[in-house]
Amino acid sequence: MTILDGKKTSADLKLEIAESVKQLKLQGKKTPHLAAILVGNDGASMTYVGAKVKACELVGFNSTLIDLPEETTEDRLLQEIESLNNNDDVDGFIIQLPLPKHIDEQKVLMAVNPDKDVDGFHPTNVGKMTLDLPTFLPATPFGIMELLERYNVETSGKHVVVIGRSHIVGRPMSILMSQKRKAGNATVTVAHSRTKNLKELTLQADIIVAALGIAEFLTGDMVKQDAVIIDVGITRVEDASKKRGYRLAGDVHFESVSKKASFITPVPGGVGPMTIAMLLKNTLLACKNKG
Ligand SMILES: Nc1nc2c(c(=O)[nH]1)N[C@@H](CN(C=O)c1ccc(C(=O)N[C@@H](CCC(=O)O)C(=O)O)cc1)CN2
Repeated sequence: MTILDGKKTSADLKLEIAESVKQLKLQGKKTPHLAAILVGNDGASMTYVGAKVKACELVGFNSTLIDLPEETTEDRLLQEIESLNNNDDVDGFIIQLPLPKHIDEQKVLMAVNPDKDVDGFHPTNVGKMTLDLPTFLPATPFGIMELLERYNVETSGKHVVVIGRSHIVGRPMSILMSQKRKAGNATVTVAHSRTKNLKELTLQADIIVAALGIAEFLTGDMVKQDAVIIDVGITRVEDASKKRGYRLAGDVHFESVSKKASFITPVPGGVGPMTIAMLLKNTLLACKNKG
């Protein structure tokens, strides 16, 4: 069994990105600049945004964090987005999800200039991705594709079962893996909360992408021998014995599933760090696109 090490792979990617930044500087070009909007004080979101800012520092990007209170109105948030759309120094920006319930997520994401949409969530970029045109791919699925490529995991002709149909992970993952690309050419089944006989499907899968958000849902008895397992879930499970008061659990029951898997991503240290590295890659692309 091989661990698909997202921590190491993302560190490699960050070195490559840092080298590109150095080259841009040597050519007298602009330093990439990523901005992030965080609304509210959700602990996990604060951690992720903090990690994004830190990653920018590491590779030599400029970064701006716009930290807004929970009670921020939708109009106020739309004003911030407009201001980032019009700020020529900012190459790309993201709005950390989830947003507080009183804000319409779709309306907000549609307000982002698609050329600065380094999360790849704007309908224009989702459409381009679906048509296999050059665009910003959503960071988590993009990171999974990169991990599969770098570990030479065979995907062509394989049966992939994606569990979860979210706009951020499950849906784009199913599209990318079915396309004619290096870690693609797979036959994809998308399973979700209404799927019947899920275990029958997962037992047929050569590759499983677990992205449903239920801690340790996928157990060893649900996977076939030598399956490739991608765990997208990160749930904070209360654990008084831990310093932080919780432990991180994926959607996969690692102990039982890893005994059968040929390749598996751990949590932490798998898909999560790749998400951040691919956001940097998208920001570098946004900066280069500006010329
Ligand atoms: N605007 C966006 N919002 C959200 C996205 C996104 O891509 N864009 N994805 C997720 C959260 N996410 C990035 O924002 C993210 C999740 C996890 C990690 C990560 O590195 N996890 C570590 C563990 C970190 C911890 O201690 O909790 C790991 O898995 O090793 C990075 C980014 C939802 N929102």
